[in-house]
Amino acid sequence: MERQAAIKRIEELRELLNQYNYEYYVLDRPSVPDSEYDRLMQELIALEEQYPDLKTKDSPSQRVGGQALDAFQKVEHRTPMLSLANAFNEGDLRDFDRRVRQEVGDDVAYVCELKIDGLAVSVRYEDGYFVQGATRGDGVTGEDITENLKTIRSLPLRLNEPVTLEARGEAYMPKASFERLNEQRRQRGEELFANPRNAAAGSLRQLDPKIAASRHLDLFVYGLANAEELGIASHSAALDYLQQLGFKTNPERRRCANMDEVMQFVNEWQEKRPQLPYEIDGIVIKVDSFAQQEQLGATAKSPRWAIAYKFPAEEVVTKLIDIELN
Ligand SMILES: NC(=O)c1cnc(OC2CCCC2)nc1N
Repeated sequence: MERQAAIKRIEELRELLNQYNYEYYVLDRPSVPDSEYDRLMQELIALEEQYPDLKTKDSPSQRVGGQALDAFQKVEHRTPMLSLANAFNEGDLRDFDRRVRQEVGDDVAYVCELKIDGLAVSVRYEDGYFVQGATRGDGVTGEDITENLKTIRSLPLRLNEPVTLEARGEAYMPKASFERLNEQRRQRGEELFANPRNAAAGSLRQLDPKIAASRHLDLFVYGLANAEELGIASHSAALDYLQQLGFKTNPERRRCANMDEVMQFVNEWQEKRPQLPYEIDGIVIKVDSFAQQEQLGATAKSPRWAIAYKFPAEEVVTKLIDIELN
């Protein structure tokens, strides 16, 4: 194909492949069969081979990077990645609620989210293009895992708007991918991963992006590090905005007017947890208003405007009971 036609066709293929990728991995609602996606991808790869200068960093063909790295570079987070304080029962949550109301008054709303049991990561975009991804590390310095995060199909390589932002999220391994991976390792006589969280951590720490790509990781985005700069007033508005940009956000979130509604959500998901296709280890409760978050501030490690309600580790107890009884 001659150059002008190739430029046009490559652009068409990119649009199509990014759209199909979004439908499949973010909406979980593919509109074309895998065979059609693969055929178009092969055509794009062939055209980019023919005209290498036409390859761009956001091309869908660039998700699984080149050679393995020797080591991960360090990354300084522009805003620290805080960690959550824990609540273990309703009393702890009521204490949290009381402290919040003492500071900001009674007109407070919370956002409840499922606490995905994976790895916290930060992803930076410039003018809408994915430029860098990093682990939380110690909250100030993390490791550059950009190449591995690019292999996560639900991570957009280019946003629906040319914005510059830093999003935070949880990279995780779906239960099905975890079972499949451990089955493979069992057959190879390799050591098994204890749980999906460890498997996700081990996969993101792979220096070879091809191995990371083979682990079928996924990512839920749950926050914006520079929301105020973007003129967004609340956490729920930030999540809606992230979704509009093309990120995968968790659909099970709920805005709660008080702690009774929060407890309802907590109890509901303690029951429904086994039905989820990914592991959660609790519920995250956040003050919705950014102005009130600002007022509450943070300790050196954790925000005062959020808390994690941890589910009791029932599966371990169940297993112990099984062993005892059977
Ligand atoms: N594992 C999760 O699903 C999760 C973790 N953290 C947060 O928010 C923290 C981040 C910094 C302050 C609030 N939200 C989440 N959904």
